[in-house]
Amino acid sequence: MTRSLGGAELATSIRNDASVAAAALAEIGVRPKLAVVQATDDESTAWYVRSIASAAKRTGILCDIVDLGAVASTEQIRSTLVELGHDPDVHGIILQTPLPDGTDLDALREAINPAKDVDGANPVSLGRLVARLPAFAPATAQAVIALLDHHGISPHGRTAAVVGRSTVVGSPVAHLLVQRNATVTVCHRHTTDLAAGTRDADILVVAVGIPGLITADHVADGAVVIDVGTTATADGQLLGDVDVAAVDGRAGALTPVPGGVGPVTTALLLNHTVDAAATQYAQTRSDSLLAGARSSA
Ligand SMILES: Nc1nc(=O)c2c([nH]1)NC[C@@H]1CN(c3ccc(C(=O)N[C@@H](CCC(=O)O)C(=O)O)cc3)C=[N+]21
Repeated sequence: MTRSLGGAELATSIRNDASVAAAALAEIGVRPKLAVVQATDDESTAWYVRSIASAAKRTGILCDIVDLGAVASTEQIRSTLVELGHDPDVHGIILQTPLPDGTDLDALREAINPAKDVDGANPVSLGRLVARLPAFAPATAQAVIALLDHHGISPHGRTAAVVGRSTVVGSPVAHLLVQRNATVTVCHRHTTDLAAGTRDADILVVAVGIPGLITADHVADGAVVIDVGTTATADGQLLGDVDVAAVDGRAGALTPVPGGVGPVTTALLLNHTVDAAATQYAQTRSDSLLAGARSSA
């Protein structure tokens, strides 16, 4: 029997915490606001953006969707990010990937104000994460760890395999698993024998975006499989990277798609936005108190 590791319950509890904190901020006149910048007509991104917007609304967080269109230039996106970084009413910024062909994603990541970098995309955030300093982790990577915790699965002393090495999921999740004392193998598009890298792992995390990539041959008997893939099909279905029928009965546990990592990701992003709003409010207050003290001295 393969146990289903659902994310709905955890997502609800994270959202409840965020909405209590958002209400407390509203009492002192702060309305947490998340800006979502997108420059794509990719359907799975549209799916994600819709779920962010509706979850934000339910949580008492404002959400501005800044859609620059699928032909936006690096410079257009960069100046939008810089502007949002300076806007005192915006507390969190997420830049959706993918971006138009030819845009310089690395340059754009650096244009996100680290204080507002609620999806941990800026190299400053990623560097702090690797250095084990406080930082916003990419919400999806953190959601993987939060789901394991929620279901009582400890990475400590286990072997883990991560398929995918993106800066938004694969790489940070591998680091977080090492920080939780797992022994981690990272596989990616240049791995010649994928199954050899994954089939002995106690915990298998897949974040690639190729539906059905992971079959029974890739999975150890009883392994915990976390499916991060979310590919939207033309007929409106959302597909993970795991061939569910093939691994059923072999995996010990598997996250469903939809209803697994996705809702937890969205909830954590909102949670980060509320945290960012509180931190920025405290910073503004202390700046103005200091300025007042100086001018009267
Ligand atoms: N910078 C960046 N960070 C991302 O994290 C990122 C991104 N770009 N680009 C697009 C992908 C896609 N993605 C999803 C997250 C949650 C759901 C999700 O919540 N799905 C629900 C279903 C949603 C619904 O039913 O409306 C579920 O799995 O149950 C889907 C997709 C994050 N991405």
